[in-house]
Amino acid sequence: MIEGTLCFVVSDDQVLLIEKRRGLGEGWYNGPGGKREDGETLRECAIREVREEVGIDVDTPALSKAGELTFRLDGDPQIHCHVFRTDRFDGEPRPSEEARPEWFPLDEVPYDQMWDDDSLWLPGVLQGRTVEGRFDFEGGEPLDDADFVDHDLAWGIEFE
Ligand SMILES: COc1nc(N)nc2c1ncn2[C@H]1C[C@H](O)[C@@H](COP(=O)(O)OP(=O)(O)OP(=O)(O)O)O1
Repeated sequence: MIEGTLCFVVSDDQVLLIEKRRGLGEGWYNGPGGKREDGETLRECAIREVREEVGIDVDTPALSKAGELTFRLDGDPQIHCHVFRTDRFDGEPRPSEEARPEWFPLDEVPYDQMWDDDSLWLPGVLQGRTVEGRFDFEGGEPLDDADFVDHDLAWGIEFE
């Protein structure tokens, strides 16, 4: 199964999201993130993806694990996604070929323009909670055209 990361930067009661410009979830908002490369830790993956996509540095002690999410399509695990959160970063967000960064007030996150699962777990993560979740989609490839049908969530997970 593919391992991936998402990183949510929270600052001044706002969260930094990206509008995805290509690939999986194109046109939707998400946290910056992507697939882990060979030899990379998950933390290194999150730091690299944020740097590549929006040009800021989140390599600080404040970067912490907030979740583990498994996305399944027609019963088959597709992506195991490790969610990170931080309230510290260096630099100024800038757009890239893959992503357009945008700050949103925490009470105005555009869940209607995000993956269907996000409204179930992201509010808790933005409040500082930790989560483990499984999300089931059905309808065949691609994942972003499939229907979200079921989920299971557990809160208060202790990650190392
Ligand atoms: C199915 O529900 C999902 N919800 C959310 N919030 N995020 C998801 C979902 N499925 C996938 N993702 C995220 C998590 C992964 O980290 C990224 C993968 O995106 P992508 O395939 O674009 O990864 P990259 O490595 O950036 O791709 P390139 O090969 O184009 O660089 O999607």
